[in-house]
Amino acid sequence: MSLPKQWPTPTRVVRRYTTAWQQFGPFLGSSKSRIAVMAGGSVVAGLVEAVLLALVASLATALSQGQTQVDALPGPLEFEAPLLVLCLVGMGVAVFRGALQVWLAYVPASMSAAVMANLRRDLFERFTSASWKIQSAERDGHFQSLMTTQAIQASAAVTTLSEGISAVLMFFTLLASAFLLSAPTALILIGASAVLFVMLAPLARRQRGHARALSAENVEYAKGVQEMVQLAEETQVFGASRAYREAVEGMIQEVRRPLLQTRFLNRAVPALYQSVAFFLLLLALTIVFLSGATAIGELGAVVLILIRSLTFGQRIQASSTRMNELIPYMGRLRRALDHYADHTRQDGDQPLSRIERLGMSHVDFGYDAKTPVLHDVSFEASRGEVIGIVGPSGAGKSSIVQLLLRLRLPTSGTVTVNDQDGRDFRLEDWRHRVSYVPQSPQLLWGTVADNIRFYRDDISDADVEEAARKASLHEEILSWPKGYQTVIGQRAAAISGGQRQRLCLARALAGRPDVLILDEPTSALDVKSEQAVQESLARMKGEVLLLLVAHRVSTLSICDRVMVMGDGRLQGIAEPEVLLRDNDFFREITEISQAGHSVP
Ligand SMILES: Nc1ncnc2c1ncn2[C@@H]1O[C@H](COP(=O)(O)OP(=O)(O)OP(=O)(O)O)[C@@H](O)[C@H]1O
Repeated sequence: MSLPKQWPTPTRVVRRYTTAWQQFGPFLGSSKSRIAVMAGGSVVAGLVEAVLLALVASLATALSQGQTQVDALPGPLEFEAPLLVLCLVGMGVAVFRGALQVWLAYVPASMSAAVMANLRRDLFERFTSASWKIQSAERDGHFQSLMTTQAIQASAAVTTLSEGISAVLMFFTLLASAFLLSAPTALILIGASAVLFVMLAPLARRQRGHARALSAENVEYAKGVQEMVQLAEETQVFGASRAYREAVEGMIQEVRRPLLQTRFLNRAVPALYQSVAFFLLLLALTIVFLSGATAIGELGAVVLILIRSLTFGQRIQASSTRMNELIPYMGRLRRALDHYADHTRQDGDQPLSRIERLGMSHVDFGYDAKTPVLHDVSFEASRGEVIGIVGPSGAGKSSIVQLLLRLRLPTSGTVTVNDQDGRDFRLEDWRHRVSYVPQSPQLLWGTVADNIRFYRDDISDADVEEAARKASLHEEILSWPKGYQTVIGQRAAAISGGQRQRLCLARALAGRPDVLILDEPTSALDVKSEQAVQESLARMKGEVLLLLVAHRVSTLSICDRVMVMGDGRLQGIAEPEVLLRDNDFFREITEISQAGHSVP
């Protein structure tokens, strides 16, 4: 007959700790050996504890009977010594115990801190090495939640696990000591502990369920909060509608329920444990008394050991409970780590020192297997050229840009560089040689110089300034309160849309790329700034390969050739004059533009 699922048989308890251990293993690194040392320390601490308790019991018995010679340590280890000597020995053992306990408290704390640091480093590295497909599919707030709340919980699990192991070892050491003193009492102790574990098992199971729900809801909540921050402007403008408030209230409630249940059980289980433990202790004493083990010294030592053992039993119970609460967080982290690791960016091994030609050869592409987005796209452009990319909304212009940036890979065909498959080259070199200005550039919270340099330490102050000049921003920066040291940010201390776009153009130019890709570079600019940027871009003609995704025909004025995209296919690539004659879409947008409208 098999036991119900919720019953904590020793095998199940061991399995739970083994699962926890497997989840941690990869994060622990060098801490593993410290756990082994800590386990040894716990056994010593258990022995010290038993000796101390037996000494206290012997001394108390001797004092109550007015003896100056004491029968120290009852049972087979009994020996006789003067009372004062034993008091001094007892004090020495107490000091040693204190030092051991402090050390036993320090080891898990330091392991937990190390695990948190390792975990965050690992998460960050795996996330940043994951493909853009995976990164861009991540919902706002999810990764933030992994790096903050979830990592804190997982590192707390290390402390809990260490405390659990320590408590188990001390419990069994005390149990062994109790065996030495009185075998029947030790058996009663084992029986009482087993009863306690079994009685509280269903509660522990419930706790695990609530903890899993809490972990999941916390992630959802973090994602929701992130979205709220991003939508703050829209909420101000549109007003926070009733439905919006209800959605937020719903999110708060979803976390409140499992939090209440988890917190309640966290407090209720230890309290229940204590009451049941006292009941069982009194029952055990009654049995000891009835069994005739009435030698006062022996009984005193056994009672003390019983009480102390049950304290450790309670610690085992508490750490097991807490472990139930924390395991879901570790599972989630493990899955996220594996997910990022399974989708690492593909990298080449050849160095790429200069790009002379860039293009595509029979490229098909789709964001998922079912929906093709690009069909058989082929073209080639050379360094020094300016190529415009136009086409109606959804035609595939940005998809082409993502492939050229190697953020995504073609389903079939190749992105070619210097007539070779682009995948052969090292991504790091690619990132240096190909630069990009997105349509909605993002700013760091930092100085103007930091924003242009963008973590590339090899870019000097002179390069930063030169890039700002090329982007027609230098004079404006000098007029700001602290020039290049002025602090700017995405929202607070924000700069205008046009300044932001030119700052990001400077960021792209600062690395001296061979290829510069711009997604509608002048969309946020006033007429004067647009002209300044156009002039900057025109000056680059002949130096770099410029690829401009353009919604405005005016942007195309500096282009040598223009690619017209339609429905995921390349409709034509030629000089503007030729397209004006041969391509309906290009002719149409030029006519609309000449009539004073922008490109659809
Ligand atoms: N991340 C994505 N996941 C799934 N489909 C996408 C994704 N991004 C774009 N698409 C789809 O791919 C097709 C081409 O989109 P793309 O953004 O390349 O067009 P576009 O020409 O740049 O459009 P626009 O001028 O509006 O920016 C569209 O049908 C679009 O819905």
